[in-house]
Amino acid sequence: MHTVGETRYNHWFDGLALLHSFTIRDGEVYYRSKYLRSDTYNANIEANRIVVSEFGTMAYPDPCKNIFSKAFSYLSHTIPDFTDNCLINIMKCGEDFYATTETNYMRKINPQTLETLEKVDYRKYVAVNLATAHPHYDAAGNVLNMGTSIMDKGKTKYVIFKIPATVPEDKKGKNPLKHTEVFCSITSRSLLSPSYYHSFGVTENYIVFLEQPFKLDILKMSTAYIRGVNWASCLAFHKEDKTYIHIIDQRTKKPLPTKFYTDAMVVFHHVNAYEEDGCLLFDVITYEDSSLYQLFYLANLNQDFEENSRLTSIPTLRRFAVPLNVDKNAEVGSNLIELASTTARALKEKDDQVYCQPELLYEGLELPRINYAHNGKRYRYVFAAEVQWSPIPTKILKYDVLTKSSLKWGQEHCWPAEPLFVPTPDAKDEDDGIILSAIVSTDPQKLPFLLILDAKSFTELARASIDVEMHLDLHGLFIPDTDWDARKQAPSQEEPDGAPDCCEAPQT
Ligand SMILES: CC1=C(/C=C/C(C)=C/C=C/C(C)=C/C=O)C(C)(C)CCC1
Ligand SMILES: [Fe+2]
Repeated sequence: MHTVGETRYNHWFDGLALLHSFTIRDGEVYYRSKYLRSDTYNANIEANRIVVSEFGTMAYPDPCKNIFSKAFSYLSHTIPDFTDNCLINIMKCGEDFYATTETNYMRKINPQTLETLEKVDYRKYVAVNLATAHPHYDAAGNVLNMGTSIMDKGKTKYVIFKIPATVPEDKKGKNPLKHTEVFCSITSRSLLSPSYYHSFGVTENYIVFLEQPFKLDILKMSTAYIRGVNWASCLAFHKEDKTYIHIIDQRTKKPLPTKFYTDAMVVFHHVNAYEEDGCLLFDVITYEDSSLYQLFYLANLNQDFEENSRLTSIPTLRRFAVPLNVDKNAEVGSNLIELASTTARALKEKDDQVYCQPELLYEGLELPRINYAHNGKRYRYVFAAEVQWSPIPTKILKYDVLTKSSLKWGQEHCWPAEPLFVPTPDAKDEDDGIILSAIVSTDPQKLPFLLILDAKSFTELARASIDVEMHLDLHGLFIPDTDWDARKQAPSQEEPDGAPDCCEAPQT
């Protein structure tokens, strides 16, 4: 929802979160959508205008009150109270599901009814002011995530933390979040300008964190309110800086001592990472600048948006290779990577620094997904949305990192969303499964639909058209029946409160 009363958000990432779900049962597809009833949503609806600040919109809650009292409260809390408008992803934590964003708040949801439940403040469990919406899960379902702790006890740190999937027997019924443990912390290179990051990578034994020169300026943030500017203006890309590659050993819970770095770049999505012959390889979608966030200003997403919203750098899949044991005696200038599988290089420099040069794999893709059973391990397939110079995806892509070939699905007037890979039960091959993607149509005559592709051949298996106004979504989660304990989630007593907020009808 981008307008409330007479007020309008500036940026696409500001909109009030709309959850949607497709339930596939007995050969039929049921669709449901519902606004997340965040505190932000409720405050805005009650005031009939935007009263909570978002990424691209600064809001002034009390125009009648003395502006200085609010300004003072913002200044005395260097980090203001952020929004709980959780619009980015869905996370599974123990038996619970949460809508997530990148602030310190999450909202528990009932994934069956899409009702909004408790508001969770990460800060109650771990000292972070920001956290990613892209956690990792291990085979047991434990959550590994990271966040930034700003100027806590005089330090700004990146904190990696673990939330267990289950709690000890004697503590049954307790919230797994209460058992959150800090795994490792890395001190930010700069107290007042920590890096912005949207995701990170894991392998079987390591964690990959990119400290990129796309930074949050904390002083700018603490004065943004009185200066009348948004949070987005407090983020800046420093193209003259380096990108530091931190590799954390999961066994020692410590970063490797070698200083690995590469050129300035912006990464939102890590695709996958794995270990091979003493090296760590990681695949990420890189940009040469931060123009992506600039493009999503609603002023650009208008009639002429094909013209206005041209990316200045194309999202590119690149593979980096990091040597896990750096030979102290290796010659300065020598390449420490001797893998047949990649042309990525890691050049030894003086003072034991290592400069990493990536291999370019594919140009023009975003919203990557993999078969998650291969997360942290050797893998072959990236499923993604194809994007060229405009941030709007036009096709779904299957890219084979081994043969470097690709398969595509696209249709006129169709804008696909993130392609979710769902494995076939008892799958043998990595691509034994299906792809799910919610497709919106730019042709008013054509209904939006849930597309189901065979992940191997990339041919269409089925589609379920739905007669609703559907929106292009961001990230999602497939919840198999086995993960779904209906007894634990009480059925909703709530009445549907009308279109477009909630609708449910069998659609085939
Ligand atoms: C509100 C707020 C933030 C919100 C960021 C958001 C909402 C980012 C969305 C990113 C997406 C959707 C990326 C897709 O690739 C920050 C900058 C963390 C910090 C300041 C307060
Ligand atoms: Fe994302």
